[in-house]
Amino acid sequence: MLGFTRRCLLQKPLYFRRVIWFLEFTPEQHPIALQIGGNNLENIAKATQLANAYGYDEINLNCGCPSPRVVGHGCFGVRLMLDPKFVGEAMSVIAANTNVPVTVKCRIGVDDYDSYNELCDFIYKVSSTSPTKHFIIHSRKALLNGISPAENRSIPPLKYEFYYGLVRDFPDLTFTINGGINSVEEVNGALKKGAHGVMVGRAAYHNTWQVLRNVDSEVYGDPPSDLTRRQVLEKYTEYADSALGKHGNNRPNVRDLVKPLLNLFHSEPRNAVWKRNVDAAFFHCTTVKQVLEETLPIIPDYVLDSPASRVPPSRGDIFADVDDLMPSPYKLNEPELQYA
Ligand SMILES: Cc1cc2nc3c(=O)[nH]c(=O)nc-3n(C[C@H](O)[C@H](O)[C@H](O)COP(=O)(O)O)c2cc1C
Repeated sequence: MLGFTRRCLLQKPLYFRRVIWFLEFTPEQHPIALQIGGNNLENIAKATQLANAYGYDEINLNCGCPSPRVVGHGCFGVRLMLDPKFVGEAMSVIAANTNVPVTVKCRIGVDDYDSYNELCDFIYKVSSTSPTKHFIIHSRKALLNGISPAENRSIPPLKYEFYYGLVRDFPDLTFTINGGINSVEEVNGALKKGAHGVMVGRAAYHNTWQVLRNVDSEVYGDPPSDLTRRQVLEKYTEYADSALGKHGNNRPNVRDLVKPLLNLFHSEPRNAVWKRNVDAAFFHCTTVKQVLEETLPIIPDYVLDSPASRVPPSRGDIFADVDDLMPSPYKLNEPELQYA
């Protein structure tokens, strides 16, 4: 998963203290990538230098965010896809200031710049003018005007065939597929079809147990685990309470550390009441252990103690149409690169 910064918070010394806690992470979180957003090479360089002290495994540039708060501030987020020359420069600056791999996260297009060839031009230009060899592709385009960021994650259709076209047409590069992949079964489906890597976003957050429970065994080939949610929470509590306040400025606090748990009982009985109780517990509990001791009794034992989870009906093969829809192979015509 990616660690997201909120842009380059480096213009004013005032921000410095916030950045410190924001960039910290515990060793258990490796491998961890830091994402930078920005449109100013000097600040991008400073952000990268600042990140060096923290030991991230990868630095990523955000070329996919459609939020008006981001794209509204000039060429930033997904707007950068319209300026591959700048992205190449930015990636070179990042690479010059770090020793870890540098990657780009982007969409498959923006507004009317949405043909497969234009996507390939972007990838070609960035990869040939910078050390970028790995792209994470959110396989839908972004619409810059008129729809919200949330709608921009659902209204533009997913075009997985563009992703697989890139895998075919840029054999020297690495591509991670992203967008609408909701289960371990679908992760394995993407890999089987030739994806180099898979990023799961919302599903892992909203349906944590169902999606993540079997990742180690079903994706990475570890022996099957019969861990229950109670056992996971016991281990997590140890970790979380030892991490409390470690990064200065009282962060992470109890709320920061409990937040990733809030969807652990998604669609289980008493889930909504549990979440309300947790919210109330934040006001007086000073440890994660206290929050859980106080609130977990409402969750039925069979939910806490069963290793299994109800598996939702399969959506079928979400990549079934890819072969039929594959775009024509990219033909590089450098003098005619459409947005140089
Ligand atoms: C609340 C929220 C915040 C997000 N913030 C970022 C971000 O800062 N940078 C980024 O590259 N993508 C961000 N994304 C997009 C996700 O990384 C991902 O590309 C998108 O949700 C599609 O994948 P999914 O269908 O698996 O969720 C965000 C998504 C959500 C729901």
